[in-house]
Amino acid sequence: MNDIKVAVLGSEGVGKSALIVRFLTRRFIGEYASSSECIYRKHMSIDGRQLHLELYDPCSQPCEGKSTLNEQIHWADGFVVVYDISDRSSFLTAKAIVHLIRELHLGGSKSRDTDSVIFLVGNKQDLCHMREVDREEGQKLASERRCQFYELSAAEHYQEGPKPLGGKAKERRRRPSGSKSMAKLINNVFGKRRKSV
Ligand SMILES: Nc1nc2c(ncn2[C@@H]2O[C@H](COP(=O)(O)OP(=O)(O)OP(=O)(O)O)[C@@H](O)[C@H]2O)c(=O)[nH]1
Repeated sequence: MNDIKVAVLGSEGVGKSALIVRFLTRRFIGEYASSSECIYRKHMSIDGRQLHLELYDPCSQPCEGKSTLNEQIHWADGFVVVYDISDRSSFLTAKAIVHLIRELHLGGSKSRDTDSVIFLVGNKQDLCHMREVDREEGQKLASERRCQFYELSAAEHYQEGPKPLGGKAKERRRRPSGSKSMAKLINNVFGKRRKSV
């Protein structure tokens, strides 16, 4: 069975927990209280392959024994870096995180022959009337840093499906099979409209 470790990173309140909970429960839960960092585990079968997914949701609040961002980045095989399209500062944080991931995973102890998979996610697309980050900016960052890019909404009623952007260069590159599964897995997670309740 393939083990896949995914860290969901980003500023406080961008919707990391909402996205994870939606994936795990297929529901949007508006006020999901998390006061400590968590690892969620899930077994999945994709195209007949069994995957053991570990999803890491850091707590944005300082708490005892909290791991550092560097430790979180070293732990993970892949990343979902989330910002809120209605909050520019969260985009700047996402940018810094993506830069750091690329830096640490190139020069770090993990020997890698290819890039780690990073999904850059502009969440809260339902708040586009309050948009502070253009879709093009997200797309540009994604293409500069070799990420897959999505704008989406963890909130329930938003109807437009996410559009993968800037993925052409990525499609040409080869990834190790675990990362490939993860990409597929996360596509499965974030790439489909989910029914709300
Ligand atoms: N409108 C809208 N609100 C959202 C969306 N996703 C999350 N929220 C709301 O944003 C707030 C923060 O969501 P969380 O999932 O707790 O965000 P987080 O990034 O996990 O926050 P921390 O755990 O504090 O880092 C909550 O009130 C959610 O209901 C979305 O797609 N659209």
